[in-house]
Amino acid sequence: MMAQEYHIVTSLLQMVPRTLADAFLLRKVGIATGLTILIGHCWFTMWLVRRYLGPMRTAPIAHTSNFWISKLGTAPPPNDKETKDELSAFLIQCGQDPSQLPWCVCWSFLGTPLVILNSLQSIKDVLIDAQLKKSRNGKPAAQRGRLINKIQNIVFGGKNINNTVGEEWRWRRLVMGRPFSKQKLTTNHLPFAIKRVKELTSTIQQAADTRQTLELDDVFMDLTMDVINQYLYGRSAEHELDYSIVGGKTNLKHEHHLLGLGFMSPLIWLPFGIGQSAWAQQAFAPARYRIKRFINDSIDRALEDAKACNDTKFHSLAAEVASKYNDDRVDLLNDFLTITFAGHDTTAHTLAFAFSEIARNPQIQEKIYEETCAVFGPVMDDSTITSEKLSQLSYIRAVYQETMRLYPAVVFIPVHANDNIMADGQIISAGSEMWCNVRGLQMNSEIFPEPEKFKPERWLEIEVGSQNTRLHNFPNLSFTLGPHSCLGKSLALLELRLAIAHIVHHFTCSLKADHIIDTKVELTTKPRYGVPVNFQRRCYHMIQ
Ligand code: HEM
Repeated sequence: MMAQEYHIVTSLLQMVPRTLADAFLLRKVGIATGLTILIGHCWFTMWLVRRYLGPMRTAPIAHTSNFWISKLGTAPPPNDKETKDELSAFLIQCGQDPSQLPWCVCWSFLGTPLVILNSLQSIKDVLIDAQLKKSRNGKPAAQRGRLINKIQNIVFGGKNINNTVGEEWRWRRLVMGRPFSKQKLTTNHLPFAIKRVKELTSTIQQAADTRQTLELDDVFMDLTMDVINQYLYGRSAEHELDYSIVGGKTNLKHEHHLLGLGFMSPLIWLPFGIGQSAWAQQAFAPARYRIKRFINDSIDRALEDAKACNDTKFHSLAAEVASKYNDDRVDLLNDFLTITFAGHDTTAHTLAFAFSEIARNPQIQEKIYEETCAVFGPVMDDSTITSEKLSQLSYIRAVYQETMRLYPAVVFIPVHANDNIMADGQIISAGSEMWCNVRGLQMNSEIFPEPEKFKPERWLEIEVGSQNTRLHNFPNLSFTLGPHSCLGKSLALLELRLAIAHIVHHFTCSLKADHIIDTKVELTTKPRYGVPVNFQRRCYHMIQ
């Protein structure tokens, strides 16, 4: 540290106690004022020590004029007047700038430094090594972001698989991990997923015949909500679950949207428990109440179904796991709420973004069509769709991987340092909040030349000599790495493969003329102006 900085810090540290002591002696301030000043001073001292004397004092500063990021160290809340995705712009700027490597810092006023991890090595060190390593107090050296955990607790109304750590998380993950494995999903769920995607194809056929433009983000939200509900409860249709509790079937996604806005509400940040009061939660608590009532009722139905069948077949996730929760309904409800919340809009937005690119690129549509014909034959019916065949769709895999690179559903992964952490050769102090900069790294032109262009070829293997290899060995960060990686990855991939293959096999499509595709981050990345698409039937194809 430079001598001048050191001098300023030490003089500031000494100045307040002296002034305060003088003020006390002269009886100029009362006890309450004195204590407030003292607490403020302790906090400020800690901030100064971390900033100018700690191991991160020389780290590059992350520059942004955005008040929420730079001063409060948090993502900006949604703002309908905003016309630009400021959070993504900030992350991309950090991820592209070599002077911000391997990570940079926002010294927010809240007292906790916000570290933006911009290198793949630093992200791996934190997400994999530090989340697995135990710190001195027995906790993992790094764990899911503290702030997001607190907020999740308030919004979801309790602990769940997404906001617990250590043993409280481990048993949930063990219980849920198996039914969400690729193998179990294929046997338990593939037939329903195929049936539901076929229904969607019929909706598209109607729109194509009547020359109606479809808003795909909306259409895919209905698809993913049905798919997840069917897996959780063994039922999803209107007459099989009591959707009237949430104001009708299509309103369920709206209720989830209202609940999601809770994450962005400044009121829940208020201290002294005010943030947890009914008043602070008034905007989203009614939605949470209705969704939980719906889940509770649906679990009852699922358990009744399984009991009536009296066999050991898989009937629903609810029936499969309820006993493992020791019949604790509160825990089960919270986990089902989280799974539905985490699983439906991420997948729906990814599908919508994939189609925004497919619709703009007729060559990509042709390549997908050729691949589906080669794998399934010219007529794609239920009997031809198997898990093995879906895994052979390497071009479709490249399309969704490129979609998740350019439009990651989760733009950064929030992690908290419980201990000092070595990330890419440099120390991050205990107590820091970290953002693994998925968005910035995936737009880095050193790794992905012409990063703003949609090029599925980046993810295809090419022949070099006698071996097949890829141009880069960048992992798929979209589902995150390490022990807390996405529980629903296999389900999401199943939906992505099926929907892209089935729709493009039967239709050609084009984006509505002059429509702009842009991103907006409201917890997850969504298409700011939607994805309106026109479909035309391919010749010879009628839906089977
Ligand atoms: C394209 C679709 C999806 C994407 C991009 C995605 C992405 C992610 C990411 C980035 C995380 C880590 C979040 C964090 O640590 O802050 C995560 C966690 C999680 N996801 Fe997904 N997800 C998707 C679909 C799903 C689906 C379909 C489900 C459930 C059916 C699901 C359930 C979960 C759960 C429960 C966690 C917490 C895991 C844990 O902490 O053990 N996700 N997902």
